[in-house]
Amino acid sequence: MGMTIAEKILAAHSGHDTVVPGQLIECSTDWVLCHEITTPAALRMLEERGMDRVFDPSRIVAIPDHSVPAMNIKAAKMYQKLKSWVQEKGIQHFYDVGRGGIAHVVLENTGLIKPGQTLVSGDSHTCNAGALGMFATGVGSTDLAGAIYAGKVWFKVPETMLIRVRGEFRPGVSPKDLALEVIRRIDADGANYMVMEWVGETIDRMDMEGRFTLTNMAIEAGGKTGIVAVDDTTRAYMAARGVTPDQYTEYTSDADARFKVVIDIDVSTLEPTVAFPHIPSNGRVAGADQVKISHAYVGSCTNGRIGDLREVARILKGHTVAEGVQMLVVPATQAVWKQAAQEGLMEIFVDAGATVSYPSCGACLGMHTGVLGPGDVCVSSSNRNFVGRMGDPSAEIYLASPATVAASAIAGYISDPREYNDAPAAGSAAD
Ligand SMILES: CC(C)[C@H](C(=O)O)[C@@H](O)C(=O)O
Ligand code: SF4
Repeated sequence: MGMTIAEKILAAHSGHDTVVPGQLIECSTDWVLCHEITTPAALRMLEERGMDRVFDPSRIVAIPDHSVPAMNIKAAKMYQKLKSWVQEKGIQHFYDVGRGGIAHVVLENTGLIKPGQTLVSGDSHTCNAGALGMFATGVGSTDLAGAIYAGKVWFKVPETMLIRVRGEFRPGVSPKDLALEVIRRIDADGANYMVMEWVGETIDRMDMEGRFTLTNMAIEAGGKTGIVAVDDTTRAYMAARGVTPDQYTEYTSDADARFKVVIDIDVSTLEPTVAFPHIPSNGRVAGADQVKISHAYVGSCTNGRIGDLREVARILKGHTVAEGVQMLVVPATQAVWKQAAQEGLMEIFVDAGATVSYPSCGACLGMHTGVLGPGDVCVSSSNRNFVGRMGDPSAEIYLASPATVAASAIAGYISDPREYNDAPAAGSAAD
């Protein structure tokens, strides 16, 4: 019996020639990502047991992102805890506030994490990095503590779900719509503890940003992680970050690998999709129902990248955000912020009446920046629309692509972005 990409990576990291789903393994972690929300608890656990050490300071990446810049004293203390640990242990890769942004998006761009490697973090969207052909997953605080201490984690080898994607996206339809459609089809627990491996001609043609959006949302279907095999697009992406193929291992799933579930999807008939409250699997066609909004949010580790901001600017240019709607644009990282500024996108957002904020998770999980009040209705490019996610429990969140968020902000209600299909690229991309 052949193996899947994930099984091959896990075998290579646990000293086995082969592994099978269900097998318990002790897996070595190439990388541990630490942010200021879950790391302090793991560190306390280690300190209380006299196990206060790190397995390898060059293999830990620390990026504060959720409650930064701190909005209250508690947040300031969590940041301080992460930072003092970084200094004390000599953690080599620290992307401090002002030098980083949303951890998953910062990390994917560093050239540190590579195909064939393993990554864990105390954050559920760690699956994001699977687009690089690596095994990346979120773990709880105890496992995080173990990973920091020993560079090892216990896993039950997951089953793999194969998602075969064919067809060409129609203009105005994007990988986010595909992610929402697949989650709608299989349900919010449809990929429970499975690896979601994305293959097919559509994925082959997709850029890295689109692939990150897909793997990022694996957890919203209950997946252990998402993964995409390495191809020329991945190699070019790594090369642009100074990483050559001799520095990483490429794995592909064998022809006779065992997939627990196989899904086929043709995106050529896919429509802009919106996940209605309060679960990401509640997808419907954008604009089919009249939903008046009070807020529009573009950002997060799912859709706060430069390509997302370009798409939003393309639609917003020459328009204004509807009266009564607050639009918030949060570039995922400092680098995205700078790029957007250089391309003239910031001016387009401001002219349209949108607020642009510093890179952070704040708005995505209702911690700070644009917290929703009672009865507010937000269309969001993020990944979760649970009750109370962005603020008051009575607020509603509709998940959509950046294009749908932009079109909706202009209209004041959830709209189909395809009415802007003729709008040309904006900013310097238009030159
Ligand atoms: C705060 C953090 C632990 C959490 C996660 O694990 O996903 C957050 O990033 C989220 O998206 O809800
Ligand atoms: S951007 Fe949102 S989903 Fe992503 S890590 Fe931050 S809080 Fe979690």
